[in-house]
Amino acid sequence: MEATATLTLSSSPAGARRSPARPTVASLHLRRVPTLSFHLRGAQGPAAFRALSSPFPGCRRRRRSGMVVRAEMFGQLTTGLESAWNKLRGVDRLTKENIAEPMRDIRRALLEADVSVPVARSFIESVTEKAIGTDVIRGVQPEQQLVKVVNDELVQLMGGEVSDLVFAKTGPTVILLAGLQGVGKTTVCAKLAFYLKKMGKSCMLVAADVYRPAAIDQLTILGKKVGVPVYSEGTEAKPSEIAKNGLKEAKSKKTDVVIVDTAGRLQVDKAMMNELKEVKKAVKPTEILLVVDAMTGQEAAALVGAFNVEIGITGAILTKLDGDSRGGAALSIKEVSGKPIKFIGRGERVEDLEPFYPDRMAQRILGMGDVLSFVEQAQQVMNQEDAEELQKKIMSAKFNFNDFLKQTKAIAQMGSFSRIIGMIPGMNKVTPAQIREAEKNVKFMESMINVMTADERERPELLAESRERRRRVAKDAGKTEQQAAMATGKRRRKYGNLRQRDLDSMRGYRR
Ligand SMILES: Nc1nc2c(ncn2[C@@H]2O[C@H](COP(=O)(O)OP(=O)(O)OP(=O)(O)O)[C@@H](O)[C@H]2O)c(=O)[nH]1
Repeated sequence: MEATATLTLSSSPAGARRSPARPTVASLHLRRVPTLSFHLRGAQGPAAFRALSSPFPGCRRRRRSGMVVRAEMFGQLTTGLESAWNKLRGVDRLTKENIAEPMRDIRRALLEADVSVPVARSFIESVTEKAIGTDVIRGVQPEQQLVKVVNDELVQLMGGEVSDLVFAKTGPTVILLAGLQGVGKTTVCAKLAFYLKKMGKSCMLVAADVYRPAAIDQLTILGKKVGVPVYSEGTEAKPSEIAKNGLKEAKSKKTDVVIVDTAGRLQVDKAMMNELKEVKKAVKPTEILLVVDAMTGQEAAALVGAFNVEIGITGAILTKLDGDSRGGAALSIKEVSGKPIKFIGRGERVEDLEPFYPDRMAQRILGMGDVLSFVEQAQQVMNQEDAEELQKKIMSAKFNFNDFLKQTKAIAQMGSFSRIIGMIPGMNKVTPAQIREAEKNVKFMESMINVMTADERERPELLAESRERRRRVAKDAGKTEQQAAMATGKRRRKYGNLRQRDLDSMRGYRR
């Protein structure tokens, strides 16, 4: 198992008087605690904390020292909001006076998440007004009341309702994708086609990005991957002509949806806008979606507004929400541009696109997980019968290594561990190190199962009972005999508390 470093730093009293403090390394511990924590001492602790935490989005101070790096999307925002609720502990009703400080925390959290100042200001005004006007409800704590008001306002801020794709009443629906360079347009073409195919629609991709030759190849490869045809005329033709001819072909083939990939530029320029206007005129799209990168925060929101004024768009697709995005884009786009976010991209795989649900996003921002998305995604990768059979096996202690592999494959299809964990309520505080450790444990188990015989996979007790078998499995998987013994449940007691705990976490696949 991976050991994680805990770096303990302290600033000397002399250094503390000189600002900014330069904390000195006091000690370096290797511990099995899967968080990265810096212990800061001295008067300049907070300043040192800010300096140290700046490269880590999602860090928070814990008690008077230390910080925890959170794994969940928008972790920093969630942490900032939590500190606001905490300030209301012990009050019996929400008043203008006692919510002033929590409101400052919320405002700060929003600004740190890269929400624009006017959006943050109007959000705070609205929350304050509603929170003070809220009647005391018996059995509901004032801080819970504030969470409810913030939740409702976040949902409103992000557009309230889910904004579905609109389909043409007759003929193919044309979806025109636009956006700056590298935001993920070409990838979104394939993701959208994959999503629409699952809805039973036939699709065609049109390669109208003629400036980056690799874009056509990229689209062709992605088209093959998702099993949809790609229309292209190389790099010499005009984008509007390519789009028009592509649409003609789609009509002749009775294709339901045509997705047009266009070129990206480094910044908004006249030539780019004119070209898009020409493509728009040539194919009269039902949807014009601007693809924006979530990492660019409030800039993304401003971009959606600018494209809407110039071209007239129908919505946005927010990509790279799996990265270090702080939330500013998701929170600001609707408010700034008046246009809804229709989809979000949370990874590079074609499966990693989902409709944008403001209510689910608000829950995740508040650290409440997203059970609905979790269930929907689980349903896509596992059928009902499999799930029932698995449940029966677990109940009757007949869960074997094949079942374990089936489970891990299904989980892998749902996306990365951090993404899955973020959807589970209460798991928002799981740290990246803990996630890496879980992934490592799963890989470790898989490597051993892969070298087991069919019998051993079916009957885990064979390994628990035979040292010879464990030795062979360990050797073939490149592990030690002790590791094999641990994984198969043999000699649990020998390894003391830590390993006992590891084994308990593996209990699911032991008899
Ligand atoms: N992590 C992550 N990466 C993404 C996501 N969407 C796209 N990417 C990656 O971003 C990079 C750029 O994606 P492209 O689809 O080529 O971007 P583009 O907008 O078509 O680029 P241009 O054609 O140069 O304008 C690729 O490496 C993608 O794999 C996402 O949701 N999450």
